[in-house]
Amino acid sequence: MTVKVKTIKEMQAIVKSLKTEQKSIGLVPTMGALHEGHMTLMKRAQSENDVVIASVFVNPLQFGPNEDYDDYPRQIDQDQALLAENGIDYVFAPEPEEMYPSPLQIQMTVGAMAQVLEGAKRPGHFDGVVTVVNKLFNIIQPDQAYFGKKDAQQLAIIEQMVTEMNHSVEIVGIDIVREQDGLAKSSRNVYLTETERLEAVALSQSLQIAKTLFDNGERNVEVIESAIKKYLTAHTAGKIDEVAIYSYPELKQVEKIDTQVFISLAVKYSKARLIDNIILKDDK
Ligand SMILES: Nc1ncnc2c1ncn2[C@@H]1O[C@H](COP(=O)(O)OP(=O)(O)OP(=O)(O)O)[C@@H](O)[C@H]1O
Ligand SMILES: CC(C)(CO)[C@@H](O)C(=O)[O-]
Ligand code: BAL
Repeated sequence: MTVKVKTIKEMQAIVKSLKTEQKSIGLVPTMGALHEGHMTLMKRAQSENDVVIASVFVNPLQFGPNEDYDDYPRQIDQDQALLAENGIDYVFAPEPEEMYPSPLQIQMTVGAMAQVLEGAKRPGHFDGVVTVVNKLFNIIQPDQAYFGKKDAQQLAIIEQMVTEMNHSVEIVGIDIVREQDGLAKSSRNVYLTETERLEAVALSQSLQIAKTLFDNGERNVEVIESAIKKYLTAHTAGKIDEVAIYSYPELKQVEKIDTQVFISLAVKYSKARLIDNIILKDDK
């Protein structure tokens, strides 16, 4: 059984008794509409902690005014059933009024790391993410918290927040979980039409082309970016919103690949904006 917890007070009381029993706590923050990607994070959390708490909260602070906050898939009963099937102990699922009873007087802001890539495309997004994750860490006080590399910029920013704000949690990054054809699993994939779903495989395929170029010695950013754009243009009608190569986890622009980097993609379909990425490291 997965116990659903709706209030902060109740969650804090549970955490207090778990701490008294010296149980280690793994936290998996999500926005719900759970899929196998999320469940991979949950399983890893189970293998490393006595108790796992999943949070399901569609955080209004991280959505821009023209984004899909209202439409974002919400299916808490289905999510709770899936969590129960997988033996997850608790789901913390507060309403927005519980997390934000009145407009916040105090909010966190992210510096240069949020001025690029997803942060540049979605102004204020990462301020909203770190604010809610900070609240979740304070409420749940996890020993370990699990985040997917699908949101690689988010993972880097949260690691930085933990360092700068002196949280004692250990952040664990989990590799991207993909559909059989390579499409990164995402709650937003439900927005794709049938044709778009077939074409969306082009994102991961274009990253594989980039990886092959890199493995064959190519280090020029422009050459790799333009190979990706060419592939995407030829294989999907989705509109390219971002193809960029940045150092990872520093998130600085590079001209030549001589450090660990990640290639970040965003492609817009009629209703879905899909992201994907690959981390490339020179082992030589
Ligand atoms: N395919 C995946 N592989 C690995 N981690 C994932 C995957 N999909 C989501 N996650 C991780 O799960 C956590 C919760 O993500 P979230 O609830 O936003 O799901 P999502 O599928 O990424 O949704 P969306 O596509 O709407 O952003 C995040 O840390 C995210 O990186
Ligand atoms: C980390 C998170 C749950 C914060 O709302 C969200 O950004 C997400 O699902 O990746
Ligand atoms: N997984 C990232 C959350 C968002 O797109 O708002």
